[in-house]
Amino acid sequence: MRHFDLVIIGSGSGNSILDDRFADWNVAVVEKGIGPNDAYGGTCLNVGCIPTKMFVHTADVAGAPEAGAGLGVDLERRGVRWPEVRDRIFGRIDPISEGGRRYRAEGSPNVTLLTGEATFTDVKQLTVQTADGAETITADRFVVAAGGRPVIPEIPGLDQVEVHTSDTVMRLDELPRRMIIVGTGFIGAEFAHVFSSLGVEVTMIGRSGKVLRVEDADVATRFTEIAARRWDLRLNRKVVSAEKTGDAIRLNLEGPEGAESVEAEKLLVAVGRTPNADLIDAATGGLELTDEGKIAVDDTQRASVEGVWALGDISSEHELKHVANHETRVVQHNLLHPEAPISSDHRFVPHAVFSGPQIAAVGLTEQQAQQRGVEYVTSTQDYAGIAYGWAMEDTTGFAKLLADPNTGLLIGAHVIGPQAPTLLQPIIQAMHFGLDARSMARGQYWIHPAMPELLENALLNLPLN
Ligand SMILES: Cc1cc2nc3c(=O)[nH]c(=O)nc-3n(C[C@H](O)[C@H](O)[C@H](O)COP(=O)(O)OP(=O)(O)OC[C@H]3O[C@@H](n4cnc5c(N)ncnc54)[C@H](O)[C@@H]3O)c2cc1C
Ligand SMILES: NC(=O)c1ccc[n+]([C@@H]2O[C@H](COP(=O)([O-])OP(=O)(O)OC[C@H]3O[C@@H](n4cnc5c(N)ncnc54)[C@H](O)[C@@H]3O)[C@@H](O)[C@H]2O)c1
Repeated sequence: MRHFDLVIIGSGSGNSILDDRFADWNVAVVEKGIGPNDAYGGTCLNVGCIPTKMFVHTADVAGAPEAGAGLGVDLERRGVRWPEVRDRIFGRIDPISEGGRRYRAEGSPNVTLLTGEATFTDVKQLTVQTADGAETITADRFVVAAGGRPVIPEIPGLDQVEVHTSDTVMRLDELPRRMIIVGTGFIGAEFAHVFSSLGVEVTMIGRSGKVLRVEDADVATRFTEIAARRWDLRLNRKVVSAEKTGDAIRLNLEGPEGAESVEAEKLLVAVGRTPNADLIDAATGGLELTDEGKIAVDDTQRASVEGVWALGDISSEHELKHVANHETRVVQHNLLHPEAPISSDHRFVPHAVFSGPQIAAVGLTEQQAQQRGVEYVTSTQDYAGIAYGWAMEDTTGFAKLLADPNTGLLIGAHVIGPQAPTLLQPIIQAMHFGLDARSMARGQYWIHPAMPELLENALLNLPLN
């Protein structure tokens, strides 16, 4: 039985743990392959953040005729060459993934790459189903970075129709005329924007009364209003069954007005992701799980077995790449300096939804502030009220800030509108470094007439004591 100093399960964020400081460690990396082509390098690179944002940018460009019309510029979208868009994007990503795999397999002398699904068969003992058969290995230390996978809900008939998830939908052979998207979270909102901008008729189905309902209620309400104008939006609906009808897929729904059905050539299911703790049989490895089925870790990312750490989607409540990256750096340090471990900082975790419009947020929503009994004041600034917003003729975007009325410290920020993720970054910085709203607003220049004036005004308008 081969024994290693360190075994890393998962080649997403886990792949970036190893650097020169591990050169004299005997390491194994285990990866089963992700997505339709069993790729190396995890979700973000192959089936997540990176390709989706490459499609989102393309979709934003495809939306220029609509944006231009409001400015008095007549543009024409003569067509979308989907195979070319798709192949451009994956023509860039697939070689990076393959290069990463080759580097681990052939270019890292102290690293053994084991390709296959890994399962704990005992505490600190792993069995990997490789193409050459099963191999059982042990190690002094394990890093579990095995991520998660899309959930497919239990709906009668769904197993009889072709179901796409975010893993497969970006590699469609051709654009369908119509697409049904089940789910109104991050993935639903981003792909609805992508496919509708590229000319697909999108029907979006949600269980609740709002799209992106975890956002601050003002933001979710505004986004839902816009979504209803862009897509055939069916909210407060339960999907009762699925069936095939000729070339199409029909979903039978139950809604406020009773039974109804929707049809499309393609179906995308985006109802959340589940951690891969079951795939690796974490319980047999002695690893405690949270109520959500994630691997339980302390603030230094240590799991319940000594010498085992976990990071990213398999253990974090935040399924975001910047969080997985942060936790990777913490685990990396703690592997190298076990005598002086550091903790992850999850105080101000931002997120963004790259849809149309874009959304970005950090800290508490107003509803969370109320539930927690936190004292707060708010200020909302429309894009329509700043000079660059006039330039864009924006009528729907805004920034909303929440601050402590006594200290002026920011406790939440929510932006919906053009470039929201970029605009939010200085607020994240202020929260991390304890900069109060007045100092932030008046202690620096704000470029005029640039979009960050949105934040300058929102900061100045906070009714602080
Ligand atoms: C469509 C989509 C868009 C996204 N967009 C964004 C975004 O814009 N911004 C953002 O911050 N986040 C985004 N995310 C989330 C982000 O991709 C994840 O949070 C991040 O990639 C998680 O990294 P990880 O290292 O924890 O897991 P992963 O990158 O998923 O790595 C886990 C690896 O472990 C492997 N594995 C699993 N089980 C086993 C096993 N038993 N044996 C061997 N190998 C195994 C998997 O094949 C995988 O390669 C997006 C996610 C999706 C799905
Ligand atoms: N821009 C980004 O950072 C980005 C982009 C995509 C994904 N992600 C990450 O990936 C995660 C997964 O994305 P997601 O959109 O699949 O999940 P999500 O949790 O964002 O949204 C899932 C939605 O599906 C609904 N739902 C759950 N079960 C359902 C059912 N049976 N029928 C109908 N609706 C149901 C939920 O109520 C929710 O609204 C996100 O939470 C996020 O952390 C991030």
